Amino acid sequence: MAIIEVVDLVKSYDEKVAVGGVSFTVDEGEIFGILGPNGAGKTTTVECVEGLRAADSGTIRVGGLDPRRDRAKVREILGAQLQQSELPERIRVGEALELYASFYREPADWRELLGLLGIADRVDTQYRKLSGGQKQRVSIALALVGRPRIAVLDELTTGLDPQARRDTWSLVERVRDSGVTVVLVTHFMEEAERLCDRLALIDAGKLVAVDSPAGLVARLGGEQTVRFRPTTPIGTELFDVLPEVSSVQRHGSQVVVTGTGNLLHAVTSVLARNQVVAADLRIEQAGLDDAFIRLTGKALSE
Ligand SMILES: Nc1ncnc2c1ncn2[C@@H]1O[C@H](COP(=O)(O)OP(=O)(O)OP(=O)(O)O)[C@@H](O)[C@H]1O
Repeated sequence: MAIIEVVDLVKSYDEKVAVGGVSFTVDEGEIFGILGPNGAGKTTTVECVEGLRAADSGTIRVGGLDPRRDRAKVREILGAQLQQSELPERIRVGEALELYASFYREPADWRELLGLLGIADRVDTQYRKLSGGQKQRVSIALALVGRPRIAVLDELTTGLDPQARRDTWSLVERVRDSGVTVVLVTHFMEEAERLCDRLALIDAGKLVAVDSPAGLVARLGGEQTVRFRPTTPIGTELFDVLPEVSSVQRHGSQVVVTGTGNLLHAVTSVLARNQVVAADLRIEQAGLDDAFIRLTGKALSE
């Protein structure tokens, strides 16, 4: 069942169209990603959903409520992650949680929340003394302290090192597993692919596609690449004639064969027939980044 509905959302800043008619729904209990390059309109979209910005036109419903007209009620069910700069440097973690908990009638037990997030020992630490990963955990705790049905997390892992990023992903999965719907704004492909049940791809204020990561990749028709280094010379024309193969290239000593179907079997059969041993043989499936390029005509630079 849809917990968020966005229909034909349009939002401009002066002359600049930030969001040019975007529609999607978010189902209860899923991690829904909004993925796109910088300036695509992701933050503007979620700020309209949160009721922080008024749309120029279109309809938004959050748990059946209008986020502008029913702002107080929407705040009860939707927890938004704070931007890092929005907390005073010297506030202690426990004080910040206590303050935010006081905004709600039935807040979560914030000590338990800190425990779940693995920062229970930081209660008395000043915000400015936390590491990047710990600050992110605090911002997640603040988003969850009102026991929201929906948590909106915007650029959650930007600036984190790879380990802290992976830890944060596990946390987000735990939040979802506890029954909270998660809307995740990101420009990291890997994050979107790993975490999201479904994704909205947004580019230049327009919705390009909404699908599961696997569904987006499947639109490429199961394209794969086989790479190897032949230990004795072999002509690329032997692969070119195979029905599974769409292209063959040499990159130095490496041969790169792209195609569909049972590509690996087709390639290794040719190698065996010609008694050529292949070193460093690898197969790669197309990923979300390939799908993004196919759908938008450009790469999502990270
Ligand atoms: N307050 C504002 N005033 C004027 N223009 C704005 C404002 N906020 C955003 N924009 C512009 O609107 C467009 C969409 O911005 P938005 O922040 O929604 O994109 P985004 O996809 O979230 O990008 P990023 O990942 O960089 O935050 C951009 O061209 C941006 O420059």
